[in-house]
Amino acid sequence: MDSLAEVEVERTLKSTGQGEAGSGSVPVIDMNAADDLIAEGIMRAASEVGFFTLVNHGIDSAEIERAFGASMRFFAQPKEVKEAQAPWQRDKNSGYEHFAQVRPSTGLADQKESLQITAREGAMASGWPPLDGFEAAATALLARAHALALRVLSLIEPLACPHVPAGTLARAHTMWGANGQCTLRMIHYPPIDAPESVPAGHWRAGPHTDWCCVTLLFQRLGEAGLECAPNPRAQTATGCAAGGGGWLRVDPVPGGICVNIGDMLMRWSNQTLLSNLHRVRMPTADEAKRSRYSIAFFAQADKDALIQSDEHNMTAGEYILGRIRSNFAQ
Ligand SMILES: O=C(O)CCC(=O)C(=O)O
Ligand SMILES: [Fe+2]
Repeated sequence: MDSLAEVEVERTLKSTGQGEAGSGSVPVIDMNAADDLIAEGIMRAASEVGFFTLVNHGIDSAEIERAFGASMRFFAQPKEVKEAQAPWQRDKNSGYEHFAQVRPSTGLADQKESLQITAREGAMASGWPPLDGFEAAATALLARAHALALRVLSLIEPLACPHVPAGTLARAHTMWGANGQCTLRMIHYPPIDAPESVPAGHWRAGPHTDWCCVTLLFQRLGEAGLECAPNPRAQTATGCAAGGGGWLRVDPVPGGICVNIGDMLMRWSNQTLLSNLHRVRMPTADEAKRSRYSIAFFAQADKDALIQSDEHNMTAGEYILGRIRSNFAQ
């Protein structure tokens, strides 16, 4: 497996991924509705847009704010301190990275710093920032995000993956075990002093798809910038404007959590669900004066979980290795 098709999609974006976003928004799903209605709404959004926003999801806003507070305190420290507190460990997929994540779509590093927390046994042994309440806030949000991701996966499993036994997707995502691959990534997009001096082609996050099954993205009101790609499958009948041909804004919604489908679940669902390209645009002159913070929870199946699809079966561990190799192949 030298190169995966998913990576080729990102590479070809160099020339096509630069369009402006329109004014539409992604579907909002109310988790207070009956389960069959929620499942139907998620299925439609996940197969046509690949992105949706959950409201009434049950995660306390204070818990989310606590994690953002921890993230802000961590990133406010000097770079050397952050590197010393949480050194990047490639083998563990954990730690601090500063303007280091190069996207195949751009060949350039994202304009961000991030702290990756991997929920696998031993992955954080040397990497928790020693800040008051940091670990507690991060692990609490991890646990809540994991539970919500499992609920989403379980609701859509019979519709999206009718070929797997009930409960397969939930069982495939364990936390803190030897094979766990779920991660929480705290992200900081720093202010930019002279936005006009940043060469063209740079993004806060270059166009990409996520590798996992589902991503839960926590955003803060007033800190926009996330956009998802125009989608050939979208119908205007869904009430979202993704059919209009332009990139779609995925702005923060009060009390909402953004969810998107990743590549693993697209495979697992035999391409029924769409892992859509997305990016974080560079800030406007006014936005550039301020930081943007986000926290992503990537529900990524365990290394030994078998992703069964018509194309071919592989474990999630093999899949991730394939993505890493493909990503770095020139
Ligand atoms: O920060 C964001 O809004 C999106 C980040 C993202 O897409 C990612 O880290 O995969
Ligand atoms: Fe992403």
